[in-house]
Amino acid sequence: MPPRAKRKLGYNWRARQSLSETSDRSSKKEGEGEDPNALFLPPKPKKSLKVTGEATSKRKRLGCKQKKRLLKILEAKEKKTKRAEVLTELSSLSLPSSQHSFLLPSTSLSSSRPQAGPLGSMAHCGSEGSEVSGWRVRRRRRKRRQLRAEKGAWSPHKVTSHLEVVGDEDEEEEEEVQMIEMEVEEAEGEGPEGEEEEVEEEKVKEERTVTGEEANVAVETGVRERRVAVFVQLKRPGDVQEVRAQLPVVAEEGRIMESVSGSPVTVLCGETGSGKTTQLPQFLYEHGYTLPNGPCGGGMIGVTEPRRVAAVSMSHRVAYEMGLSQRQVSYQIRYEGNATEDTVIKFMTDGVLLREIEQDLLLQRYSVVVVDEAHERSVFTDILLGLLSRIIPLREKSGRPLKLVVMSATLRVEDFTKNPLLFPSPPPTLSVESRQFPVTVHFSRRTPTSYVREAYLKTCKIHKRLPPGHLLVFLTGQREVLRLCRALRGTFPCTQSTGEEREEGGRRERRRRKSRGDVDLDKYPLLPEVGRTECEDEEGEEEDKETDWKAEVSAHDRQLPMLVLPLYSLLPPERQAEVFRPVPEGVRLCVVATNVAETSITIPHVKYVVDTGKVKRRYYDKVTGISTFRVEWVSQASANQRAGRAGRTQPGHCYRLYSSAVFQNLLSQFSQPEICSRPVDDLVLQMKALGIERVAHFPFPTPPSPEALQAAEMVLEGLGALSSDGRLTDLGRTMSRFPVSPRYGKMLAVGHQYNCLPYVISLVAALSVKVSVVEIFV
Ligand SMILES: Nc1ncnc2c1ncn2[C@@H]1O[C@H](COP(=O)(O)OP(=O)(O)OP(=O)(O)O)[C@@H](O)[C@H]1O
Repeated sequence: MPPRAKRKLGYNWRARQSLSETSDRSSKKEGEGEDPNALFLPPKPKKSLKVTGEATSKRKRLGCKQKKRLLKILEAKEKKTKRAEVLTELSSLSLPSSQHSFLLPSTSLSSSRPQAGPLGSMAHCGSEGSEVSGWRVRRRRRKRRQLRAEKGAWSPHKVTSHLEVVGDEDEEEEEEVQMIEMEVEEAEGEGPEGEEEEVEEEKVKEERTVTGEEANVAVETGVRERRVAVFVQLKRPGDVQEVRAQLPVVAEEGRIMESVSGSPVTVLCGETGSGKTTQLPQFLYEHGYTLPNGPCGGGMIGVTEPRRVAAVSMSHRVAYEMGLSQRQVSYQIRYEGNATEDTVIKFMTDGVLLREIEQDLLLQRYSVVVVDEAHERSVFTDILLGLLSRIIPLREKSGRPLKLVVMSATLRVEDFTKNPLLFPSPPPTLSVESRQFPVTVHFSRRTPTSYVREAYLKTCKIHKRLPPGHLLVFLTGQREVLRLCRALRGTFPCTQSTGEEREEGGRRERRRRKSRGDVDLDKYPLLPEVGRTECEDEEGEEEDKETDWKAEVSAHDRQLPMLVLPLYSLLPPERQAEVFRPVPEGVRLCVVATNVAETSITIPHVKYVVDTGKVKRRYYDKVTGISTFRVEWVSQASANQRAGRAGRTQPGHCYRLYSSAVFQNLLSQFSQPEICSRPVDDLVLQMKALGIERVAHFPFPTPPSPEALQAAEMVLEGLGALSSDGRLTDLGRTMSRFPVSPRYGKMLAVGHQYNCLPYVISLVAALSVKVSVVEIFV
């Protein structure tokens, strides 16, 4: 064919030609003039498409659109009949009006009931832990998913567009009808026995999620097993219900518990007074974290506080709020505690938990550890967080996970959240911004040098002029506290009876004095009258005597009853507890405290706070190795914490005895972590005893300087606690068991060797406490 003619034949003429040839060949009978080199054999027609020649010629094929329309009509018809059937069935199953009261609006769920976590839906338990409801909701959701999965296998929507699936109302409707239909069928057939079966089935699934390898497989394949969340009912006192309902944290319960359930570590930031310390342990308890069939397989909820007074007072408050006994909500501080085998929530100081880690490395007795007031950055809190960051993955592997909640009153949590050494994947951070009651802050026009005197004058003024409400004054140390207490009592002698408790306290004290033996301590003044000013001069910031302080107080003012109580860390616990007891009607309570009252605690009815803005801090001289105490400005964060003590049970006022310029310019935003300003030899010894060989590699939230670590290792080597290659010696192990500094630890160990232990104990006791004589009768 000439090339021109070829072009005229049109596009792909060769292919079309061969097709016609092929069809010619196929029309020939078998064996009749077959081309042995046939390039193409027509495929055998599919079975499903095989139709008789007659039928094809008679039936008219439907178009695509017509088919669709026909299908729709059929579906609609089917739906209609189903709907009618279901409605009749449902009307026979409708809830009797007597049970309507059990229904709750969904809006009330966030505050009164826990919400479903991301890993599953919710079931409610009585206090015994038996599951009674929630099955219907779960079943319904599961069936919805089943239905979707089944449809997903064939649905053309799935291939074409996701939006189509989401937006198809008919589809949804149909699902709903089918679900209802299935439920009705099951309700007819199963009854309550069927419910139990469902719950059992889910329990098995729940167990499967936590068993080692399978859990890993589930994570790897992206399959998330469903868990039953458990809810334990509490009988709270009526007044507590009211207070709770107003706490900002309670409104966030669902969000907080979702995060705890979905992540091994959660950081919770909440303003002071938002309800973190009192409410979080309750949320965890209500969500079954202490139950063997709970999310972590049972165990205690441990809450650590940096201060003993906070641990004790919070355990009392939380027990009261939950309507449980002190056997169940207990505390443990150094040398003292009321924990029992029934304890489910334990408040303790962070040092106590560190000691427990020495005995039980994986903290098997706990299901959740809550580290409260992490912003204070006490050295024990930091070490604890470092250790917990290593314990959590080990517990995860063991099949009984441990949850950690880090609570902070400030938003400065980057040291925890953005520290890949500590937590390789950043933990979720939740913040509760609001507080319950407003606090008005008043700054002084000028900043006085004699802040104790100024605190005295301000307290007198408030007591004379301002409406009822208790007072809390912040000073730096025990001696200052006692001094101001004396001055205030001299000015406002509390003539009224201060309650049976105080009388009982006095009786107890007298009995105790009697039982001490023949020596009448009353004959010996506790502080020599002459030497008193000398002692006070040691504090370095006050030179005038309290008798020189002149407050303008009339004879009438002196009649105003005021009960003045001290609060500092060395005060015996029963004396500390006095500040939380109710005072008689018409008496104003004035608590003079050190910074132990700065965080966590709530002294009921405190309306006024007087803040001197000062704190006593320990300073460590890296060159000489000597620690000294200095009175300094607090940080802005601490000042805000102090102010927060006024707005706990009512709106309050905070009087700062310094100007706003001082606040802005001289106060640092946050306090320095304690680990950066103290010797770390005792810490290094404890860590070596825990088996941490390379302390420099430990995941500290803020690591101490390499020089401080080096100096500590040198001291320990010199004491014989470490060998030259940095390993713990037998002597070092013995020393680490004593809760005193390594030097005193060695004294005790050697004293035992040389048979003079009783003398050495007296010496160490006298050297290791800051104040060896406690002034009781203030
Ligand atoms: N002993 C108590 N008596 C009366 N009310 C209390 C007591 N303890 C706590 N509350 C109430 O519970 C509220 C929340 O206290 P909680 O200690 O849980 O707050 P928080 O957020 O932990 O504050 P902070 O960061 O200061 O510790 C208080 O504001 C107060 O209304």
